[in-house]
Amino acid sequence: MRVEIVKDYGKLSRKAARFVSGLIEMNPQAALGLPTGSTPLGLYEELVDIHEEYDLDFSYVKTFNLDEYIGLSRDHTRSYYNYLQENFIQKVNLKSRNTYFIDGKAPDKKEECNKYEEKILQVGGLDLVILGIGRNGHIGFNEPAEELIAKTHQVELAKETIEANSRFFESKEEVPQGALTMGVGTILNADQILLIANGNSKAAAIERLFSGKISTNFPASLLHTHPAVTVMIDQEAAERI
Ligand SMILES: N[C@@H]1[C@@H](O)[C@H](O)[C@@H](COP(=O)(O)O)O[C@@H]1O
Repeated sequence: MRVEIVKDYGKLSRKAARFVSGLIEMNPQAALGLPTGSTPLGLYEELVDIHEEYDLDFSYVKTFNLDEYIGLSRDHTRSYYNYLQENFIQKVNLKSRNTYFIDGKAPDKKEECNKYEEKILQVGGLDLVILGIGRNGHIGFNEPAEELIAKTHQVELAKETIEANSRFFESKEEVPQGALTMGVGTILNADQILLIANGNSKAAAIERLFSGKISTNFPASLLHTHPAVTVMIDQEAAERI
């Protein structure tokens, strides 16, 4: 696991964007796993800038959302489909046929999850998964548990995740209780992983990640088993390591 500590959120977003754009220049057909949340907003903005200023070409890039809330339709303002469309996909020249989403409203969730895994296999697997980290160590929506499920699956959200994500909704009651998420196995199958984190609210999680101990009760710790993980954090997130 390689760690890069930068001064602040702006630098983190720019450095992460250079990492991603470098990968796309080397492999214009790269398949990316993409996160949501506050952390990657700066990264998406920077990628849009690189696209506009330096013509970074996304027309052959494929994207896969890491996760989606159960029960939110695509046009719901808080769906991750909508998040990614608004913050990234519609602002660059990604082709809609190359952008893949898990449908949180699919009637048969198991079938939807299996289909998603198949699509990832069909494109030849993910070249890069970009991750944020939950304060409880979740990645995607893989919440701390005695056992984790390897492939894309349905999860119940942890109380602290509902709490943390309630800032995006009118009230805590409106936050969906469940989600569909790529599994840790799906994530670990990617060729490369880039985890980004900023701010002191993530310092404890980053401290635990760098303790080096691996536990399903702290899902991000499984990243230690992957040979090509880069962790980019700002000074505030790094203050306990
Ligand atoms: N499912 C997402 C994760 O993919 C994200 O990394 C995490 C942290 O979010 P934030 O960046 O807003 O702190 O929580 C969300 O619930």
